[in-house]
Amino acid sequence: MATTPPADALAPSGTPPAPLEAHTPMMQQYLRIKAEYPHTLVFYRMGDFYELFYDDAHKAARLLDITLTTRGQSAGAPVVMAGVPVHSVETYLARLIRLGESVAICEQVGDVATAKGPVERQVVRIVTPGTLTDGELLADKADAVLLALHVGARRRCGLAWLAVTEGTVHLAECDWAALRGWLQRIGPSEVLHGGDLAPVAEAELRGWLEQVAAPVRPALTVRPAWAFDATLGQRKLCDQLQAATLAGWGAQDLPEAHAAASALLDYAEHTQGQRLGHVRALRVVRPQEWIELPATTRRNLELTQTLRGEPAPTLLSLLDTCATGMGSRLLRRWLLEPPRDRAIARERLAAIGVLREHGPEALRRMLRGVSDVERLAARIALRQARPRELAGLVQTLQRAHTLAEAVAALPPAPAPDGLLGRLATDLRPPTAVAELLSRALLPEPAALIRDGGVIAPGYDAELDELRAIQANADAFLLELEARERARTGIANLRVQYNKVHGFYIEVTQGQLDKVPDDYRRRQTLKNAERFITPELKAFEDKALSAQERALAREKWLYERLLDELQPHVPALATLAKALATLDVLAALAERSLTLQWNAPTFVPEPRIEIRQGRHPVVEARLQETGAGPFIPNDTVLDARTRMQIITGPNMGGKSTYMRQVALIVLLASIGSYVPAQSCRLGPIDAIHTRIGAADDLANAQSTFMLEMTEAAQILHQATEHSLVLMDEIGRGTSTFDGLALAGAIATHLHDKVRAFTLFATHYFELTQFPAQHPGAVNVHVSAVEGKGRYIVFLHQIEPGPASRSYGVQVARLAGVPAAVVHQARHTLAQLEAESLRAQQQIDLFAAAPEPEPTAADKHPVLQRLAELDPDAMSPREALEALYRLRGLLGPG
Ligand SMILES: Nc1ncnc2c1ncn2[C@@H]1O[C@H](COP(=O)(O)OP(=O)(O)OP(=O)(O)O)[C@@H](O)[C@H]1O
Repeated sequence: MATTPPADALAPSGTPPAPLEAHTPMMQQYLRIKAEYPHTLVFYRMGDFYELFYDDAHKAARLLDITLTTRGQSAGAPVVMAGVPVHSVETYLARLIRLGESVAICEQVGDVATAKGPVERQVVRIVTPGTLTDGELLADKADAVLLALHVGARRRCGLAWLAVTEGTVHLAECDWAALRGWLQRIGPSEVLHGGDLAPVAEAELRGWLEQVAAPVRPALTVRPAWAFDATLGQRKLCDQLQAATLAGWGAQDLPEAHAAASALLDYAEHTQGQRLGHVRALRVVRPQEWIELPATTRRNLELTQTLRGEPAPTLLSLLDTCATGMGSRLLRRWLLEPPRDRAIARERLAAIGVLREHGPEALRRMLRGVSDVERLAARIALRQARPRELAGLVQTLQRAHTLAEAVAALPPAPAPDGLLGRLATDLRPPTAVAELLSRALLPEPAALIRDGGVIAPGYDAELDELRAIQANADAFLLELEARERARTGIANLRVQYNKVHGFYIEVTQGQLDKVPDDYRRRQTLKNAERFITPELKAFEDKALSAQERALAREKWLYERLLDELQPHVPALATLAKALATLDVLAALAERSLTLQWNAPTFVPEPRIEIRQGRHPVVEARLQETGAGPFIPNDTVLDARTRMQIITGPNMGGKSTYMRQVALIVLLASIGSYVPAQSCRLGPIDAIHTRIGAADDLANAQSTFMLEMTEAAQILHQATEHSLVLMDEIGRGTSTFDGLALAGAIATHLHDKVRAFTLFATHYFELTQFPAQHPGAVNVHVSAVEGKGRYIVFLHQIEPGPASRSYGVQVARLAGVPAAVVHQARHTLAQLEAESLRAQQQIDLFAAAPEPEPTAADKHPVLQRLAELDPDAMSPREALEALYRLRGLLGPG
């Protein structure tokens, strides 16, 4: 039973400072409910409005620009309120959610007729940014993801996340330092953390979340520390999966993630007001499964957002011609999570090959208009599915059946265990569902069940009977009218109905003397009187009660229908996944045909070999603007040649070239065709980029500091299977500093990391690098000085270093005044002459002398100590190590 909160607990919501009993019964009820949701806006249902009171009203008036009013008095003060109409509540909710607010929806659940005092009300649902399920509130092409974060011992982070509309819980663990990358990758709409998170950590988390590219600005929600409980989390996950252990998912040894999962599931259930029956899948996300795409890479390659934060033009916007929202969401996931396992890419490529052969358009036409089964499955599980959504599902299920046939019929017949074969099986819809729905629902049901007009005739005998009474009413009334006219001799007597007075017989003034005795007066008008007879009264009772009972019956039947659909939710989820996958494959097939892309091949040895590669987005832009053709370029990197030093004029196409290599590698890895004549690709574990110099003002880092931080991350993380793009490193500091750093970084990448590296630079001195480093070669983007000393960019990558830098020419192109260009030319000539004279032979890339020995080098005990990793030791191992160290010092 709910306990009454003390009066002072109610004061913060802006109520007059008075004991609860001083309020009106209605406000007492409201305040009791509000006390349970102090940080959430409470939408309190009153008739056709949701009302907000006191502080909530002030806040909503400010955020939604709605009118603040007062009505009546409670506890001796006017009640401050603001309201939104029920029929347009979704719009207001969407705006609040975008602002990161949460809303508790409080409905009337008691019976108006029998209630003494205010009708009983309850919070039936809490709408928060991370737990949205309503199609009207969610962007079509992106999911709202709820993420729970638990920070355990030694700042080990447990992550658990899910899209409530999807039904898969994801688990991962990482160190605090890696958390930022995970947040970027997951893109949550709402993050839950424990109340025990240190304020400094919370501030850092907040900063990271501001940089996350998510559909809405991520909200941070604090949950009590005890809600993050590893044992409980494990049990909850087992419950959800209906399994005795998590071993089958390889998820048993992730205590921090289990703790996060306990808070995640608890909060998701709390907001939905029920268990999540549809959440039946678990995925442990291990970074080694994916090609690592750090946040900088996603940003620099403009995968899903442009550098300015817009959704187009990006690689995703170019690729996404999916016919359904499910497809678009899956494509985004594929792009951001390229698998390292080439078997997955090969399988997708083979499927795209077949679709190309056959022409994907027929399938794509069928996919258009398919409803969002993924979200619908979740909404059925959460019992939130609306009648029209279910009616739409009937057609979609028929469509799925046709699609399954069409996929199975693709020549050559798909192998049952191949991707298309599996899709053909999974696309076969659960037949019982279509049969049940078409039997139960009208083809075009009313929008809301409370209005009736949802259940089909013939589905339920009782409902049919109740409806028949209503339908027969018209005939009965006509017959009654004729009968009464004949009986009374009043020719213009009419039997009518209105909402306020119900049924009546209307007789005009002049005819009143003919009214029989059994007529009872109901209402007097200016020119007429309205009467009721015992027969009409009896009919009225029956008809009105039939209408009410029919509505109640329909509501009940609809609830039963949702019950009957529950066992089919997993099958619908499987169907949704198959529809989404087919949609993405068909879209990629269409893109490859339209944009003239080719299939890549994979090889086991280290290799990135691209013939006639193009940058897909720049090429599309050039085509759109009619700015001339895109010039394709070759790239060959292999075990022997791992690095290209790229020089050439500004605007020559260096950045475009480097990015195109990264995009082609990424596209191939997700199993897409690529914008190149051919591509042979070896194993790749990460794509790192250090491009451009955007000031990170939010983190108060200077351009140069940011540049070096990113470079440092790459030097630490890249391996010989990584692709590294370095654009203009060292630019942010003085020439000598910058040149020295660029040289040292190139040396480290070449000698130690041995990553595939594309190194664009303005430092002409670096063109000497390949002479001393056999794994590096010079290439340059070509340009020529045309007529009138204007520069012409050829955008062709050619072997060897650039002969000159053309900076002055580019400045001229950019409209720098002629006098300035003239003076620059003059100074340049002088500088070049001087530099030739004074050229010192500094060896930029010679290995540095051995660094001074550090303390750790000097004494064996210190050396051993330096080798220990306390984080990786058990207490016992630590103690043993301590004894060993003590032993090294000898006795005494
Ligand atoms: N291969 C190409 N074919 C056709 N046009 C190209 C090609 N590469 C680049 N361009 C055009 O040249 C423009 C400049 O390219 P990009 O930014 O790559 O030059 P850059 O050498 O990196 O210049 P900066 O050093 O100033 O950054 C692009 O926006 C594009 O319009």
